[in-house]
Amino acid sequence: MSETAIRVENLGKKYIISHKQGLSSNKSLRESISNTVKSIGQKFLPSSTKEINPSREEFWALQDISFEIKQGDRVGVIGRNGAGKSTLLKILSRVTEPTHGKIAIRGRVASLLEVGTGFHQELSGRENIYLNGAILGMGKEEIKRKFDEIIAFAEVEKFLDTPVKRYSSGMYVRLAFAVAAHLDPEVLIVDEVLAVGDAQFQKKCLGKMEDVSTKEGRTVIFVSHQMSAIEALCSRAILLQSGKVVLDSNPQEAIRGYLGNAYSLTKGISLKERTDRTGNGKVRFESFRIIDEEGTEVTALQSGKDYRFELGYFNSLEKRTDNVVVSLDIFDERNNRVMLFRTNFTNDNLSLNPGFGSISCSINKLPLANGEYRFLLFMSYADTEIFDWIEDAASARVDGGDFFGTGSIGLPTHCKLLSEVQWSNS
Ligand SMILES: Nc1ncnc2c1ncn2[C@@H]1O[C@H](COP(=O)(O)OP(=O)(O)OP(=O)(O)O)[C@@H](O)[C@H]1O
Repeated sequence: MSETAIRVENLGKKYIISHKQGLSSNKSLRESISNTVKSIGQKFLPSSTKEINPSREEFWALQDISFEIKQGDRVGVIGRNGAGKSTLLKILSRVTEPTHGKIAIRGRVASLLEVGTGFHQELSGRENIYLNGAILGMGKEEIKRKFDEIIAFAEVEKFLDTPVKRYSSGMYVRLAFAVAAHLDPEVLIVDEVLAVGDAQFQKKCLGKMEDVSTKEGRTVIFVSHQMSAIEALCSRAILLQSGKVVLDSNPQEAIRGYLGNAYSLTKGISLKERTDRTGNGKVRFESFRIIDEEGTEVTALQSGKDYRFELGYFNSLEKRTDNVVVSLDIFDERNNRVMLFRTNFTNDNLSLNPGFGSISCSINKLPLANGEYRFLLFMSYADTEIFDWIEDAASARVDGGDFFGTGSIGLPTHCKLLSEVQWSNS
């Protein structure tokens, strides 16, 4: 049986937020911004939830966290923004102290936390490699032996003698990852930062983390919002929610839990009961479900996977109704209609039996980029009589798929539709 590498017992981390502070030197900009947002939020809370001393507020970023990690495990830590993932990694990396609880770690820990931590800005890439090796307790000869591997992996040969403050964020992360992964730590901790690198480098890092664990028996802890990376790399995943562990299981189950509440019928009521709809109601939508490749109803979607949208209906006409046009429209966060499926585009108009039934709309390789989407359902007789029309029938999040098979999520802030093309030059 493999040995315990990390034991965490009843860990808690409390932050004290003082509301009238400026940007203090020992705080990151991100932390300061998040505190400001929190303090603004507090102003709108009922007075009973406010602290007696308004300039000082306690906030538990982590509470009652206990788990054990075996040597060689690859553990993903997932959760929404602010769930406490980075705080947990910082405590495990001894960058910050827990408020209470215990942690025991067997062996050396190398971590790659937020960009900007771990390296000395004024020193060159070369000097930082030696400095980090020394911090990990390695001798000069040992570091020398690893040196070539590190620079080859990071692909920064030309900039070895340049201070790292001049590096682009991509170069910085490449070097920081290479240093952390090659200096033979017993525990390798990697926070999100891979998102900065390009898809090819991300893939290389995932491969390296897998090797470090499977070939060298080292323990890897990895935070990512990219569910495909968690699924590909990890043997186990911990789902954090508001500073607490809500699931600690295999990656698939934890991902399902994470994506779990991301899809809902808008307004929280079934379609059957919705009154904000248009049409004569002779045929009405009664339900909406999304079914995945395995036939399971899912609550969120991943780019690149196959899905079936299942629209339950009730046909109050007493006879079979031919020439029914059905459409399913998908809107993004900015209310742009990004996709529109309609039966008469493809001469697929339907014939619906009287009574209850269901209509399926299947799509292979979902081409939507990460984001929140809303669905509109429409049904008419030919183009003449609207049966039913519900805007905002449901909403769903697309998160963590791998449409291109490269790990790249595209640029969801710029473009919502993913498409494969063939590139060449002559
Ligand atoms: N130094 C700090 N002072 C006060 N609050 C903090 C500090 N650092 C983090 N927090 C708060 O603790 C909570 C957890 O933050 P943390 O960065 O660990 O979350 P996360 O899950 O890593 O989020 P993200 O996915 O956005 O990186 C957040 O509400 C954050 O604002």
